[in-house]
Amino acid sequence: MAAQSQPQKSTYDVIVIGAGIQGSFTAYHLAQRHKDTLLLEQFLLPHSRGSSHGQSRIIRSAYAQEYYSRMMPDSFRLWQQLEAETGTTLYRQTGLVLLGPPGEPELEACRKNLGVDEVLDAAALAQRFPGFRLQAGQVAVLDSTAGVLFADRALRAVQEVFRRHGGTLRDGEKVLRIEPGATVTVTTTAGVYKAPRLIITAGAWTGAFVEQLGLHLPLQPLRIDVCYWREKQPGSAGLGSVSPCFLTLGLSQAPHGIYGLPSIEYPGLMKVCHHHGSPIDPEKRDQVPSSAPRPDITVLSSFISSYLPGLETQPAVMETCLYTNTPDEDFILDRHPKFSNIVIGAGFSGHGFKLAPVVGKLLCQLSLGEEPSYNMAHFAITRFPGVLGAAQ
Ligand SMILES: Cc1cc2nc3c(=O)[nH]c(=O)nc-3n(C[C@H](O)[C@H](O)[C@H](O)COP(=O)(O)OP(=O)(O)OC[C@H]3O[C@@H](n4cnc5c(N)ncnc54)[C@H](O)[C@@H]3O)c2cc1C
Ligand SMILES: O=C(O)[C@@H]1CCCCN1
Repeated sequence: MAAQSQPQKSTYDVIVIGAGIQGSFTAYHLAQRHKDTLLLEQFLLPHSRGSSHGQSRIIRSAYAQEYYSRMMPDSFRLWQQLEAETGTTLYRQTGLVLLGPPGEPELEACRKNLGVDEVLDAAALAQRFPGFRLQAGQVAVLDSTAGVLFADRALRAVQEVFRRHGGTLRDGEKVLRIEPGATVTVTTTAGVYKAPRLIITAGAWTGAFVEQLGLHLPLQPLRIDVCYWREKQPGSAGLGSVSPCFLTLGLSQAPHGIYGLPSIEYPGLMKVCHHHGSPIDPEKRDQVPSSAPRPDITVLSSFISSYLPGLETQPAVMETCLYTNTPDEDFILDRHPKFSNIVIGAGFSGHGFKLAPVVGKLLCQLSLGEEPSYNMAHFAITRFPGVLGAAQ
């Protein structure tokens, strides 16, 4: 007997656009608060076209800005809660060393916010973590809380709990149009939905997407080369799965920073990347010719030969990912200045994964009209002039 097709439900309490880690955690909090939530994703899940794919991300308490480091205990607690809810391991504590010149202001601010007194010199670092070679006079600060989040697994877990709490996730469905109003109408490639509240977490697509709402956000998508480097002698580089993550600050050869994670996902291969990339339109990212120059690889090769001599100096595996940067590299977490029932979460500037549980909570609070748990001044849309263009 042919199954009778159910008419598609079209009205929800809240609609969330974009099922990366930020939209998924936002939807998770809403569903846990018993809000009937629709989460829309343009691609079939899982996908590797945005910013949340791949196997690993750094989580650390070390932040120069106190307003991020203050959120980290909450974030660690919420990650643990997700682990318990799904019975999966999402985090491995490895520690992280911050490397840089002594007295470098960001390094000092991180050390202060961590409450750490100890600074390791080159000899002390090499003794503790034999794979690393600091240059003369440079120092390292250890964040022992830090580690690796298993990113793909985390995204799956948060979406699973969202669904378990009654949430609806529709993938392969791109949002084409938004009509603001007391009830917001959302038109996708497959249907029309309505809700009194909308949240936009569309990653690198956000800037172009919110233009239809008269909003000009200074968001710059960047294409990032994600590189893995092979140990010269398998197992001998001292950079295996028990070594720490690292992050450089204030190195003249890489002012944006270089970071690395131990060989966890691919045995014998360490992930070392430049915290920077080339401006890109997310719709055209695959049109970059493979012969295009790769300045980031040059920076990384030179760094590896000095600081990580146990690794080969050409990458063994290369993947790509997208950052969406704001001019100050702080997030945007705010209501639309004209349509207060539309909330935007964007501009995570290459450091948003670890904080996604807290970002999701804040976007949920903003959407429900509640007092956010943290001071939101650093994340306000109005810190940027001219966002409403001539209509302002
Ligand atoms: C190489 C790399 C390394 C990183 N390392 C770290 C790290 O170590 N630690 C850390 O904390 N953070 C890190 N980050 C940052 C972190 O991964 C991002 O901040 C985070 O993934 C951003 O998530 P998002 O949900 O905003 O974006 P996305 O994951 O891109 O999600 C947005 C989603 O919206 C969908 N979408 C867009 N438009 C539409 C539409 N019209 N209709 C429907 N769906 C739509 C997209 O398809 C996408 O799935 C890193 C990022 C990269 C790229
Ligand atoms: O958020 C982080 O911890 C890292 C720092 C280095 C760049 C990538 N993101």
